[in-house]
This record gives sequence, C-alpha cells and structure tokens, in this order.
Amino acid sequence: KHEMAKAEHNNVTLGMVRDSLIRQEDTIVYSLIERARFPLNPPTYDPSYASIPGFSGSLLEFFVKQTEAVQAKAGRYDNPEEHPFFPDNLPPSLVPHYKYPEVLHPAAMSININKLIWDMYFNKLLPSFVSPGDDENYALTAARDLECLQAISRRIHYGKLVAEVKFRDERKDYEPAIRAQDRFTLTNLLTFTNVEEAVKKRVAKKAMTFGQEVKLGDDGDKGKYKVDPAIVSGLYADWVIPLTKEVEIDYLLRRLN
Ligand SMILES: O=C(O)C(=O)C[C@]1(C(=O)O)C=C[C@@H](O)C=C1
Repeated sequence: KHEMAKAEHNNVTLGMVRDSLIRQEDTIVYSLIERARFPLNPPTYDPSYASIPGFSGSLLEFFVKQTEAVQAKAGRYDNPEEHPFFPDNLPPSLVPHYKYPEVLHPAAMSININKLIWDMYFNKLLPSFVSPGDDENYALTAARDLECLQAISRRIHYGKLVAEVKFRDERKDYEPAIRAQDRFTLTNLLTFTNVEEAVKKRVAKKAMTFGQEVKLGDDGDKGKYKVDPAIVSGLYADWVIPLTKEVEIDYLLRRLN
C-alpha cells in the first residue's frame, strides 16, 4: 500500500497541480462573493467592541482562534495543504492520524506565510471589495472572512507542491541555483508569464460568470457583478500569484537541506 502511495505521488505532474489551482479559483471567487454580501462591518475587527470574557482581541480574532482550535482537534492541520493563521498554542489532533503521502521535502513544514496573507487581506483586499457600512452581522462577517482567508492561504501554500514538481522535472536546472541560494535565477526558472496571464483572465471571467444576477427572461442586469471582476484579477496579479511564487522560492531554497 505504501509503495502504491509512493508511485502515485511520484507521478504528480505540473498539469495536475495546475488543475488543482484552477479548481481552487472557484472556491476563492465564491468566498469573495459571499463576503461581499456584507458591508465592511468595522466592529468585527475592533478589540474594544468584542469585550469577550477571558479574551483580549477582536471578535474576528476570537472566531478564528476558536475555529482553528476545533479544526486542529479534528485533524485539519495534519494535512500538509492546510496552514493555521495562529499556529501557536493550537491543541493537538484528537483523531487517528491519517498518513498523508510524503510528497514534499520536510522543510516544507517550516513555511507558513499566513501573517502576510492576513495583513494583505485586511489592509488591502477587504476594503477594496466590500461596501463601507455596518449591518451588525458581525458573526457571519467573521465566518466569511475566515473562509476567504483559508481559501487564499491554501492556494498560496500550494506553491510548495508546484515547486516540488518543477524541481523534479528540471532538477539539473534548479540544483545549481538552489546551491547558490540565487533567488533571481529561481524566479526566472519558475515563472511562466503566459500561464500567469491566463490565470488573471480566467479569474476575471469566473467573477463575471459566478457573480452575475441570474434572471429568467432577458432583463438581466448586464455588467453588474457581485464582486468586481477587475478586483479579483487584481488580487491575483498583486497578491495571490506573487505570494505563490514567494512560497515556491522559500521552498526551493530549502529543497536540498
Ligand atoms: O503554474 C505555475 O507554474 C505556477 O507556478 C503558479 C503560478 C500562479 O501563481 O498562478 C505562479 C508562477 C508562474 O509564473 C505561473 C503561475
């Protein structure tokens, strides 16, 4: 059984990894649409609003920490594709350990850029795609934020697997650059501008398709979307793709350790 798992993971191709990234676009676009149903709802993020007994921080932080604790107990973070936003003091998994195939170099475990993703999401992205205002749906707002964060984080950290597959395919090119710890050459090796362009176009199209008002008859609101397609492709251009590449490089730099 173990040999089979090994054979399977050795056969992971760049095409398969990219198919997963494409599939994850759906999740990201939908999660943004769901968050955009609510206005900004600033008290969600205001530590002085929450005043939860025994907890200092915002309602959002409370929600994320508590949710991550439950999910850690249920085994979520045993999965190498999942990365917590608050990794310190997480309770251990209480469920039987599932033996995920060991595809990645062990150094992958030390890479978690969720702090950066968190800051990007709350400081840059969120204010750009929700309306200002307050409808007092703070608990739902926090839940929607976490779904966006988890979907974006999973996609960006998928860069570890992307990098592993590229390394295996072109070991001879990657090894010297890794030994020299040469970020510039690594960036050139792993960049496919045509793929990036296609990703940006596709996510804009998905935002148009998933975010249109569906009406019977032909009186639909043409050109009105639940989340602005330009913002979705901007998110990918400015953050998702660059941070995926950052994860790829962080991983490759450690790949021969
Ligand atoms: O598909 C790849 O080869 C990736 O590395 C992923 C990705 C992306 O984030 O979408 C990043 C870098 C490449 O230039 C192209 C696309």
